[in-house]
Amino acid sequence: MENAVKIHPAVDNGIAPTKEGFAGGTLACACTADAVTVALNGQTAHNHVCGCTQCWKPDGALFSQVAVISRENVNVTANADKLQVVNPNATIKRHACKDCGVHMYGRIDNTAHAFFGLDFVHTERSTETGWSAPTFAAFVSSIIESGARPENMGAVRARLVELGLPPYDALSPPLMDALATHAAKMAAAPN
Ligand SMILES: N[C@@H](CCC(=O)N[C@@H](CSCO)C(=O)NCC(=O)O)C(=O)O
Ligand SMILES: [Zn+2]
Ligand SMILES: [Zn+2]
Repeated sequence: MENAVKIHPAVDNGIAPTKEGFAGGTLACACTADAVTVALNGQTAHNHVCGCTQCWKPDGALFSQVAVISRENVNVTANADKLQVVNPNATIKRHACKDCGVHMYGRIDNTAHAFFGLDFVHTERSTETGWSAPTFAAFVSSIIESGARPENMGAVRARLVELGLPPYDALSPPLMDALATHAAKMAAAPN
């Protein structure tokens, strides 16, 4: 029987594998005319599904799928005038197409942030295959903030485990360790 819990279209029917030596590709928004396009010059990293309220989710998806790439490797190649920042108060400034709503890249302006230099991107907006595959689920409990039923969380977490995406209620342990290591360094030498 088909599994009733839908996580995200990029994982629900099997996860496309990472391609060795993958060189990148182009993201496009959902507009049928004058689409915003963003060239990613290289492979992404730390791909994951994210349940937070800020990341862009395709219609009907419980989670977003989001990866990072060095900001130097992100270039808007068409219709940049359609981009606007969704929430200027967020740490990650998500630049979305104002017509279709798709987030094209999220950028951290705070140079003191552990992840400064990395942009957040949704590689499902590209037709190329070979992007880094998602390996975990972040901010799983946060889907409740967007209306998911708390009594379904057991089924959601079980499905994530089945898909090989271990569920966490923050980022994965290695990324949380990286954040904490950075915080410890900043506390020891704030300047
Ligand atoms: N419960 C909150 C959590 C939001 C949150 O902290 N999201 C993370 C992960 S986004 C990609 O993995 C984060 O770093 N947010 C910073 C930002 O969004 O600018 C909620 O669901 O909103
Ligand atoms: Zn658009
Ligand atoms: Zn998120």
